[in-house]
Amino acid sequence: MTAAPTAPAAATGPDPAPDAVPAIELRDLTRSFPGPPEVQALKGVNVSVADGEYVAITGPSGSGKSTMLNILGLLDRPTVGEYRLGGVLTGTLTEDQRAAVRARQLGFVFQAFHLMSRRTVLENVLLPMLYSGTPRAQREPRAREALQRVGLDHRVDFLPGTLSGGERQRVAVARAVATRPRVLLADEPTGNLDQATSGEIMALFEELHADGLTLVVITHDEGVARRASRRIRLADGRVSPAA
Ligand SMILES: Nc1ncnc2c1ncn2[C@@H]1O[C@H](COP(=O)(O)OP(=O)(O)OP(=O)(O)O)[C@@H](O)[C@H]1O
Repeated sequence: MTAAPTAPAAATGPDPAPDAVPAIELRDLTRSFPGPPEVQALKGVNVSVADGEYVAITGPSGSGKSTMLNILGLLDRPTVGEYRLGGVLTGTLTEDQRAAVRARQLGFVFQAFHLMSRRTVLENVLLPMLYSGTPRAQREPRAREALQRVGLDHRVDFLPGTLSGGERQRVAVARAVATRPRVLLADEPTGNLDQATSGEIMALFEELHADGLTLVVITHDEGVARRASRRIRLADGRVSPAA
């Protein structure tokens, strides 16, 4: 892993914060599943994540974490309320527009890696760039750069099945960042990893954060949550005040 943290961009005005557009903004967001019985998985949630923030979402089983991540990932829509991504209201976008925004602005890392087993490491990292609008000539250099970034440039021609769990997750991180997303969404990224390997993934997230990427990580793991710069606690579909 080659850490190349850069300082956040210097402020250009005396007080840029009030005008800064948040990376993510949820306003009075509710998600109900009709049932019966109807379940309100999220109940009037308000959340703002600044550009470049590293946020952990925690909460007990059933508190609404996956529901929130599905909405943040444009994989689901709220029943009521607004979700703005980079200031853009997502509720009015068509499905095609949402798919385009997802491919260009969001990167995903999952607990179970979700790599394509018959494709090489390099091919796995190349694939999302087909959909993200990355110019053809830039795809392979960017994929190789991302793999170098996660310390796997010596594994580009391997199949995922020949890699360790930690290496697979590093491929998944490379795949997620190769498209240069605005926000990285991770769902229990260390759930299938031992403690030492989890630490490697967390160190990688910290490097990406230092480079200015916005990260939102769902986790059950206290150790992982502590590494984020802010924690959002969900309880029964609501954001609970910080302890
Ligand atoms: N498609 C669905 N239909 C009906 N109810 C649902 C659906 N998806 C989620 N729920 C309900 O919404 C609530 C929140 O679920 P969610 O999966 O978001 O919780 P979670 O915090 O991610 O839980 P876990 O940590 O166990 O993954 C739960 O009561 C769940 O049963």
